[in-house]
Amino acid sequence: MNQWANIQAIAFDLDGTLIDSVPDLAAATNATLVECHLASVSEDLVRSWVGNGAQVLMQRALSHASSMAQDSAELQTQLAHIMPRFMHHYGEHLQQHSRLYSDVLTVLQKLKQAGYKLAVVTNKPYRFTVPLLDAFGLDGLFSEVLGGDSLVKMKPDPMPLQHLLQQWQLTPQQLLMVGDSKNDILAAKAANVMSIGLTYGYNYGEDIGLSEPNAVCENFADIAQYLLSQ
Ligand SMILES: O=C(O)COP(=O)(O)O
Ligand SMILES: [Mg+2]
Repeated sequence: MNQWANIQAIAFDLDGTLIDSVPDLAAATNATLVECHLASVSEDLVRSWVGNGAQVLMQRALSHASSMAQDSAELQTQLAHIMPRFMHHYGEHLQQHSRLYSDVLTVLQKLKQAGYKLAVVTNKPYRFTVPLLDAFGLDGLFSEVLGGDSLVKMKPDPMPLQHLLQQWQLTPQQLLMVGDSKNDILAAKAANVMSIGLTYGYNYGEDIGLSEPNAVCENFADIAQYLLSQ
């Protein structure tokens, strides 16, 4: 039996899946580093640090720029000090250089029209997620939005997906996770739900196929072949 036919709800990752947000994340990272009298870093380097939320992004940036070990007490102290600055800078320029990937809006509209329940499950802090969805005209499409700080645990933990299953009274076979990172695929596998991996986003420079999602797509529009009758 075609397992795609069971799907009733879809959880979408945000950064690297719906929105290319690295340019603004890099700008906020660099504004914070420069304030600390540290050297700024390239956008490519920031892209390789995105995936585990804002705090881990800045932890990686600070460790790189200062040569302090990521888990050292000294780094943790400085991190606590600079996180509010990063949150400030990013909040000021959430979508100055960020953009929606091709076909995201139209495909999401078609999926919603076809009757799927849609959610965003991101590791980005919730306070940035909702304004970003608003700014790109995606706000009305999702019945649930979970940020990295909405629950006790974030992806790759299955908690956000299990929360959706409970909230929507669905079985794991009825939910699909779509994302660009191994954190999305690991969370899906841990929750026993199907997943699609996208190749164009951020995955620490690794091939998303290595995480073995149920399907790999090169463009967002390619997910439609599994979900919409053509
Ligand atoms: O903010 C991050 O580090 C990653 O966010 P994502 O889960 O939407 O990819
Ligand atoms: Mg992502």
